[in-house]
Amino acid sequence: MIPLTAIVLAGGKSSRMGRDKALILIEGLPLLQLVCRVAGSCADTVYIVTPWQERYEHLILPKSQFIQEVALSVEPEQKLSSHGPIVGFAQGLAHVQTEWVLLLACDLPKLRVAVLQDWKAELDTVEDDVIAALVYHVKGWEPLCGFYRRRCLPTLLEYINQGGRSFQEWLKQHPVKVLPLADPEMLLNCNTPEDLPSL
Ligand SMILES: Nc1nc2c(ncn2[C@@H]2O[C@H](COP(=O)(O)OP(=O)(O)OP(=O)(O)O)[C@@H](O)[C@H]2O)c(=O)[nH]1
Ligand SMILES: [Mg+2]
Repeated sequence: MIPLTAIVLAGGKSSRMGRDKALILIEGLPLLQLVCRVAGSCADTVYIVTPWQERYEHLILPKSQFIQEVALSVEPEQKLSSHGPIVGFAQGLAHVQTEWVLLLACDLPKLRVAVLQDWKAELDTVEDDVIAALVYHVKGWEPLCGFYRRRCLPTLLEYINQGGRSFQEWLKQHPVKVLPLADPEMLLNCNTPEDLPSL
């Protein structure tokens, strides 16, 4: 198996949920802990990118390291928590040493290790010019549960420095491999209190 790093994003505002999604209990486990456990079954190292690591230091997070997210020079300090997942990803990616990285949101309670392992097994056959391998659906790419090549960092930074904040818009500019997904439930992400009872 190829060496892999995972990045878990835990710097969102959870404004629709009304409380920090990373700490919501799913079958007794804080969601961030659950996602990092899945990430750790596929990757050798897990980076948790967040501006508020003190909230999560008490969790059991094997193989994991925090990456302290910082404000961009173009943004005032108070905008730190709203600069969005693409900026958090870029700050995490700057630390990655492996060719491929698995990017995960922290609000994915239905992740399946077997599916991620199947996807991982395909990575060594991905064409050289491809920058990411992701699930595609009618609304576009699923950017927060899939794989990126480390060498996409320069184009990602260029896009961000020009003011871009949309994964969809950035991904449109590059070749991306489509990953198969038989059961879309795995990508269920919990955004509102109404998403919780179904879990
Ligand atoms: N590190 C980091 N992660 C982020 C940032 N914005 C969103 N995320 C993460 O990206 C993932 C998807 O985010 P959303 O589902 O939109 O969650 P959110 O932004 O916390 O929630 P809303 O405020 O309700 O939109 C979650 O894992 C968030 O924690 C950010 O600025 N930095
Ligand atoms: Mg979400």
